[in-house]
Amino acid sequence: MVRSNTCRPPCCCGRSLLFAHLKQHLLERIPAAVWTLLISELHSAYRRCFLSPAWLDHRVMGCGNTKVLPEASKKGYVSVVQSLVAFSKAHVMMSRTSMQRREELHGFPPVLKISNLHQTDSSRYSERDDSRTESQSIRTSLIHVYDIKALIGRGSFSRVVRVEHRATRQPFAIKMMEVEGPEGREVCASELAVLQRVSHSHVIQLIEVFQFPQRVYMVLELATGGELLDRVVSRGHFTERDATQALRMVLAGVAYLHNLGITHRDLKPENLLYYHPGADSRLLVTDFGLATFGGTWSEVSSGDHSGAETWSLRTTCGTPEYMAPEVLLSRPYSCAVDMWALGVIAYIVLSGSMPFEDDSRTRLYRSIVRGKYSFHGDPWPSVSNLAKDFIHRLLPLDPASRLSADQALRHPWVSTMAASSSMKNLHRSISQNLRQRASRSSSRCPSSNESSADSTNVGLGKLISLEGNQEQQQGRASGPHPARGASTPSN
Ligand SMILES: Nc1ncnc2c1ncn2[C@@H]1O[C@H](COP(=O)(O)OP(=O)(O)OP(=O)(O)O)[C@@H](O)[C@H]1O
Repeated sequence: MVRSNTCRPPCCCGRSLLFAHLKQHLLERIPAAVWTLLISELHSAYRRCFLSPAWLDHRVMGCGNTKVLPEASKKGYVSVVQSLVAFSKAHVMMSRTSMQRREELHGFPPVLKISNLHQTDSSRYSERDDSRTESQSIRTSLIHVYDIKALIGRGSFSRVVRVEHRATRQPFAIKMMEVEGPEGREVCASELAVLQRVSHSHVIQLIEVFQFPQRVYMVLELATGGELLDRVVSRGHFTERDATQALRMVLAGVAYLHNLGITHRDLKPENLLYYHPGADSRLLVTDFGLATFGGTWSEVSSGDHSGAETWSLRTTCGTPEYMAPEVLLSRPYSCAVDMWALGVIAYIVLSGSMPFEDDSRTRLYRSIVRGKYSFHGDPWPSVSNLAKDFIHRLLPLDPASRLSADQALRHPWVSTMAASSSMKNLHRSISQNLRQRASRSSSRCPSSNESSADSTNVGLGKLISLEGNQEQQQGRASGPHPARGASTPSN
């Protein structure tokens, strides 16, 4: 039987039969308007990806990061790509209506687009000209859609800019992340893996993603209300009731994350942003660069501490002052580490001072693993016992004894919004303590070795050997102390 390339259906040619089938059953059923829409989308996607001159060619990165990062894996670029591929699948699976329904449910501001992925194939770049070509693609794809207004912040691997959507004039934030190095890549992959799955009124919302071989651009809802502690200071009046209002919002966001099996691992006041400057603003949990899946609360409360399956997280990471003792001791840990950090945050919000603080990292870690903190000094004599009880229940050394986020929301101090506490204005002492602390830390050199992640590791090494000796001496069963470095599983 001879197969002709020019034959018309119906005929013997399989390809023609397929076309005939498509035409009859698919093409003719799709209205012309949908085709027009599809073609215009394809056209604008093409323009976004392939036309361009240069934009935002900054080599990013701030200095003086005090965060302890997980060991970067050797997986390389693929980890980001995998996240993004998963992300695009999630996008395809999420219909506009279901997204809108979720927005209504959680009171999100209307967003222009459903979460979206714009991916540029790295194979299109040669090693020599990749940087220039990339910045050209960036200009086309991003600048075409968003008008860049101002730089609003810097992270260790990122810059955050305020942008305006050209068509709708809606403001957004774009977090630009360098993904060339393994650490930036890991942080970006973690952040995307989590952000693509979350949708809650107290968690920052991802809108869309632009991906290039060297940089990833996350379009996020814009939080313009400032950080938690800045607002405490700027209010001029702050009571326990105000503290419970803020903590309730954070707890709601954290309970949502924990119920999804997500552990944030870097909760601190700087990562809690108000959505707008008004008094009724939502407070948002942001910065998911260290977030991970695993260590859910049901696993914690089962009391089975026997193995890595229940206490599945082991990577030592976080911001030193907020790190839970089990993290510092390199023991398997769970989402209870976030509850410890919330205890530290509650302490700071009520007093402007830190429960654990020391210029020496080793001494700081030692006081954390001993759970040594006090309610001495102003304004603690004016703070209710119920508020102190709330903090005590978030800062026990034993993670299984800590309140879960859901339990914390039901603690009488929080659930009654400090109704039985005095309504004393704590503002003066809080801002005084915060000011003192700020001047102390500015007098220290931010790029000193003491504040670097490396020195943190040295401090941890000393601490771990110290605790190991103590445990041996006391004859206690010691938890696993995996060596830091390549052998530490990275979750
Ligand atoms: N969606 C947003 N809206 C407004 N500001 C934001 C938003 N996301 C981040 N920022 C601000 O941008 C700055 C950098 O944020 P980013 O999350 O990149 O850094 P970071 O992770 O806090 O820094 P590091 O990596 O050192 O921990 C912060 O000051 C933060 O307040």
